Amino acid sequence: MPAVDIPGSKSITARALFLAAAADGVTTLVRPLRSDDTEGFAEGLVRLGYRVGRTPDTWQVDGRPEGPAVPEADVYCRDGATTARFLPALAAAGHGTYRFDASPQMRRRPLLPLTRALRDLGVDLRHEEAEGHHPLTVTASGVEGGEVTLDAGQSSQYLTALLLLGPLTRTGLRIAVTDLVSVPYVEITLAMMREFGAEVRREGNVFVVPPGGYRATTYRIEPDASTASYFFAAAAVTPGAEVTVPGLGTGALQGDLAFVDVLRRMGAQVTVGADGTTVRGTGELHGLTVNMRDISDTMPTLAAIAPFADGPVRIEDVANTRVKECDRLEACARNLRRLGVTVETGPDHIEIRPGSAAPAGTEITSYGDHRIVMSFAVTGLRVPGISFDDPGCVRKTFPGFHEAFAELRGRLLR
Ligand SMILES: O=C(O)C1=C[C@@H](OP(=O)(O)O)[C@@H](O)[C@H](O)C1
Ligand SMILES: C=C(OP(=O)(O)O)C(=O)O
Repeated sequence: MPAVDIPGSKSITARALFLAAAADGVTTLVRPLRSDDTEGFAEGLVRLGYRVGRTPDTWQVDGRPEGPAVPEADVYCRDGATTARFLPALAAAGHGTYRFDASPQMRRRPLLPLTRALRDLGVDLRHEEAEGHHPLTVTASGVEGGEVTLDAGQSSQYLTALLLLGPLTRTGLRIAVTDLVSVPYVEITLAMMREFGAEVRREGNVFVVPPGGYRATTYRIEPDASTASYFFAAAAVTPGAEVTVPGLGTGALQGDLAFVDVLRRMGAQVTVGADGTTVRGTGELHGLTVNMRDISDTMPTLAAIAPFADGPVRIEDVANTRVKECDRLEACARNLRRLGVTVETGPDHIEIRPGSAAPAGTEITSYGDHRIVMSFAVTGLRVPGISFDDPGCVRKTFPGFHEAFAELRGRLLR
């Protein structure tokens, strides 16, 4: 039963860094994710004057409830949307002039609902080029608090940024949400805010966050459930193969672990225990229709194994995957067609119709998107001759992916 050691969760590491920076003491993060996104987040904190001590297995952050330690900073958020969306909210609670920029890929991604909400709360925030995109400058003088309306139909990260800011405001926040995707990510935010001593409650569509700041703690980061999806999928497409991911079990915070329920519906054998999750390939892989609004980071994983199903695989309600690292619906469709698979897409869905001919190996176009590469690496377990134009883009969340996947492949196909 191969156990796979999956690196820490990107989403939990990013939130833990924010919470640690805002807390009233020294926080230790145990097993944080070390990848381009999270190292970019930590470097952003350092730019803002926070002390972040890093050893391979633990990161220590000196919290500053009063906000950034420097009056001016230039922060480069790289490709990370958590960095690009959460750090301007942290900076807003301080006092100074903070400029944020990001990679060309991240500059293209939207954040207008968040920057509008911050402005509605009185934050002086200016976009340098396009409205609602990086680069932007926050001239911060603390946030009073109050009520704000937010459309989080394109990204839940807008809501997470405001929720994290809530306890740092003078009077607290009431956030009325008109639309919301990726709900389980908001649940991670709420759970972690409570772990760091904040109060927060939900009254229907309104999130209520009283003032009061955060308390430093020691926080252990669980393995990344979205990363685990490639390893679970590898087991599901390999008859008789079994993959166990320790540390991701019934108590896991991350909604993306529900990807194993999709694999179970398709015919894989799945056991979710207290200490970990095991997927076993049975040789069956049924077609299905599935709504992935809550777990859309795993849409490419499913799309990439869909050619091996015994019927059509239709993935619905994933419009916001078009504004991720790339337009993921189109990226999946184009690559699948190049493999010789019939695919249809609409504004918010993709349908993959496996044919009688086996998919043919090809070079996968990565579109600079780590998830496209990691997903089609799973296809490569069954289709010889798959390669990537930009294999290195996995550095965003899992720099060691290719080595780890090659090792698993060796064990599964032995
Ligand atoms: O809050 C987070 O950590 C994340 C939320 C999700 O984004 P959206 O809310 O934009 O779907 C997810 O896709 C992303 O990888 C991480
Ligand atoms: C969408 C993703 O990342 P980001 O945090 O940049 O939105 C992702 O990791 O799939």
